[in-house]
Amino acid sequence: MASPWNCILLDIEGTTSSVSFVYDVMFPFVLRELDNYLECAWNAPELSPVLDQIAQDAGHQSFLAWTADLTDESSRRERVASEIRRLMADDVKATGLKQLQGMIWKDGFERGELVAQVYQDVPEALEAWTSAGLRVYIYSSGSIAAQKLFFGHSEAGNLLPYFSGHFDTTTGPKKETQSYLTIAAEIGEAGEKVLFISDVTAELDAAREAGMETRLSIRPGNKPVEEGHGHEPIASFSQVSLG
Ligand SMILES: CSCCC(=O)C(=O)COP(=O)(O)O
Ligand SMILES: [Mg+2]
Repeated sequence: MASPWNCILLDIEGTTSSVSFVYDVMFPFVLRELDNYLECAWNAPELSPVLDQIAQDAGHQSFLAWTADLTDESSRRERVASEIRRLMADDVKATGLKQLQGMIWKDGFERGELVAQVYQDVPEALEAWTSAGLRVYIYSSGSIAAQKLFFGHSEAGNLLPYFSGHFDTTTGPKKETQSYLTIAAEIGEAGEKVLFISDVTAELDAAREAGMETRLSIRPGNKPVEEGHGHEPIASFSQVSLG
């Protein structure tokens, strides 16, 4: 029997990988490296648009406007660092924060200090789904650059060849229906031909509103969800039936 979907769209934290790996390994790495990274990369051209994005996320027009009251470079760096620490303490999924985190993780993944945790059923499912002709995409709050580092350096090896594309919050917030409509349009599929898997019911609600099929990812350490959400739960990708 043919699969009811042409594509599978995956969340990362709580879905392909544990919440604990993100909170206990990846986030502490950022907090440890933040000051040093900002000092070393301060004049790097790739940092400038990210600083503007962090300023815009905080309600300012640009990084220059946000720091116009500061006269020296180290005070400007400290303003960025304290904003990053504040956003991370509140677990805000802001685009600029996520872009900066990705830049800080780069070195950790490339020199092998960070190796992404993925559940055992994930590589097997990616192989089975793509062999059956399905296309698999990622939609995460983590930046696209961070997603590529993550799956390119996983404990199951380089999983990037399994993915047909990546989406992050530059497409839109994960709890808004429009984001899923945009993704469906970009991948050229009707909503009902896409299965979205996530651990967050508000994300699944938004995807369902856009016509997508949904599954609720239940993994060890995920936050408990309220009853009555109506999304079919799965504890492993092996429970996704292709028909
Ligand atoms: C490369 S993903 C890093 C994890 C992360 O920062 C994050 O916010 C994950 O959120 P998700 O949308 O995948 O639950
Ligand atoms: Mg998640």
